[in-house]
Amino acid sequence: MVEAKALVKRFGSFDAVKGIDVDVRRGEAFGFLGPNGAGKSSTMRMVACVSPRSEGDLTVLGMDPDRDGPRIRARLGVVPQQDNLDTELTVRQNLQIYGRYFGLSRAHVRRKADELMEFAQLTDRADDEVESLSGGMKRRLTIARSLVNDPDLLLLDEPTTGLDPQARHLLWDRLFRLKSLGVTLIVTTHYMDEAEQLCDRLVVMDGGRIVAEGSPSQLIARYSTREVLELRFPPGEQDGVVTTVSDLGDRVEALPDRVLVYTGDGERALERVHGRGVRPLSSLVRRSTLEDVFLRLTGRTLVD
Ligand SMILES: Nc1ncnc2c1ncn2[C@@H]1O[C@H](COP(=O)(O)OP(=O)(O)OP(=O)(O)O)[C@@H](O)[C@H]1O
Repeated sequence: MVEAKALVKRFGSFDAVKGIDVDVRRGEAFGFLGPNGAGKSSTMRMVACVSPRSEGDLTVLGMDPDRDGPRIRARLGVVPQQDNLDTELTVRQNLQIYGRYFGLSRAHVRRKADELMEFAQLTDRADDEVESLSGGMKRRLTIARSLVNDPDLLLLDEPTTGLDPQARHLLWDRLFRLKSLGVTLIVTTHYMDEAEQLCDRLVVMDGGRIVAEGSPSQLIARYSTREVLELRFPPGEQDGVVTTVSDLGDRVEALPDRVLVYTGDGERALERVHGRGVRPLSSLVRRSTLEDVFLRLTGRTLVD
């Protein structure tokens, strides 16, 4: 669906995307995971045919964005980072007007709007102005709107940024549904849980480069351990114990507010810590996540 080779996006003398290779297959949910400024949006905008590439090869739906931009865009759905709905119009009007942009007939657009409101669970808000919707509802409407032309490929730039957990889960549920209907999804996110929930495969980006690629479970198996022991200490005491904890044989990362011990068995690691007379304020054993993968690869956390 999308193939990029040595793809570069340059702004003046700054390379925001520094030669990436990507291959997105039909029917999969593919993710770009990385912190702010990693180059995810710049990549998405090239795929969406709204920003020309600076160097490299790019094929979207088998076509060249430089030559076939309008034909590609007609088969894409795009959910931008910021909702750009018409807030003074109703939910239904937003869908119908957008449908008319694609040259769809009035009758078709009317039917489609009903179907999409059902999909986005907004039927009971059909005649309300967008202004009055919650953030999660607006996001669902933006997604519904992007589906008005029955796209083959849906591009979602940070789909759940700024939403509360319940709204995020409802949105993920809708995206799963789309995937099960065979729509190919490309998602950018800086939330590791979003990437883990949604993506069959993903690339981890940092500073305009791809630093790893695989399924969430492959990445975790390759770059992390089964479990992580998180230790928190009273203010000022952490530095004094890091060397002792590091001596116990597991890989240790000291973050400003906690110490992470990468291990196959968190409870046993905690016993070893206690055995050295180290008494943390609190301890937590959890499974590894993509956040741990990112930390391993870059030495930094995804979200500050
Ligand atoms: N139009 C532009 N002109 C100059 N620099 C830009 C432009 N757009 C993006 N950049 C820079 O390119 C880099 C990558 O930005 P990009 O928006 O692609 O990152 P991102 O991973 O999507 O992050 P975010 O989540 O903040 O959008 C950043 O350093 C950004 O400041």
